[in-house]
Amino acid sequence: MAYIEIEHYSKVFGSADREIRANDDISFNLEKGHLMVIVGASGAGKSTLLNTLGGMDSATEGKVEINGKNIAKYSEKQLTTYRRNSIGFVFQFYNLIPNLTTLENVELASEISPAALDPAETLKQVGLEERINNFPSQLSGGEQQRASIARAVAKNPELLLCDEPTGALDYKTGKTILQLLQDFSHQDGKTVIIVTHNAAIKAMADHVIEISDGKVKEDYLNDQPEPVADIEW
Ligand SMILES: Nc1ncnc2c1ncn2[C@@H]1O[C@H](COP(=O)(O)OP(=O)(O)OP(=O)(O)O)[C@@H](O)[C@H]1O
Repeated sequence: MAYIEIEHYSKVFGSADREIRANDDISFNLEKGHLMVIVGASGAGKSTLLNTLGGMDSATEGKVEINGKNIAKYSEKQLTTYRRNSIGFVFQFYNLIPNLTTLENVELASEISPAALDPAETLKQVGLEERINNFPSQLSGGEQQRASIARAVAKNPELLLCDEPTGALDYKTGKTILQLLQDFSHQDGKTVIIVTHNAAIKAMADHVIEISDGKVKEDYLNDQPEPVADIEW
């Protein structure tokens, strides 16, 4: 059994006379510990797919099985517990709380998770040990994204979901963030999904999905994912 098994999943917004099929009959599997990159143009349905996997949205049709449980059938209450215990989310614009320090931002997230890691230790792991008492506005964009990765990782989630995590960063800083995410998967054995419009980063993944118009157009495995440092775009 794969860690994620999605079969004939669709997400429809709007009403019958004006419906948008943001995700349309999607099926794929993802193995535990694999790093998946999902690529597609703007409006292809990437964020919708990530939001469904993260329990922030619910499926309209089909099966979305995570670790043997079909979250498409979950109640709001079950989805809240799932989000809290199983998911780490990294967003394009970091979403740190401005009046809390870096350490407090991470502590806040780790407090809601039963299996949390030590917040200060996790910040050290992402190279921010010198910045734990700074507020987000005192950090660079790359440092803020490191803090937001530490916040997601400190929950010790089974699944780390990243929506355009380098979208607001310059090329070099973006690469260090992608390397951190690749290490988290390949060294710590975590399952990671990165959504992006940047097709060049497909090379860093174990598993690639390309979506267009809400449908899966390509689904393949990379036998030898490339280290991020070796990828240019
Ligand atoms: N809550 C919503 N209500 C109505 N339509 C929505 C909603 N969320 C997404 N959509 C529509 O679903 C389609 C897919 O959107 P989605 O945000 O998933 O695409 P995307 O690939 O992530 O795009 P981008 O790269 O621009 O973020 C779009 O047509 C979008 O307008």
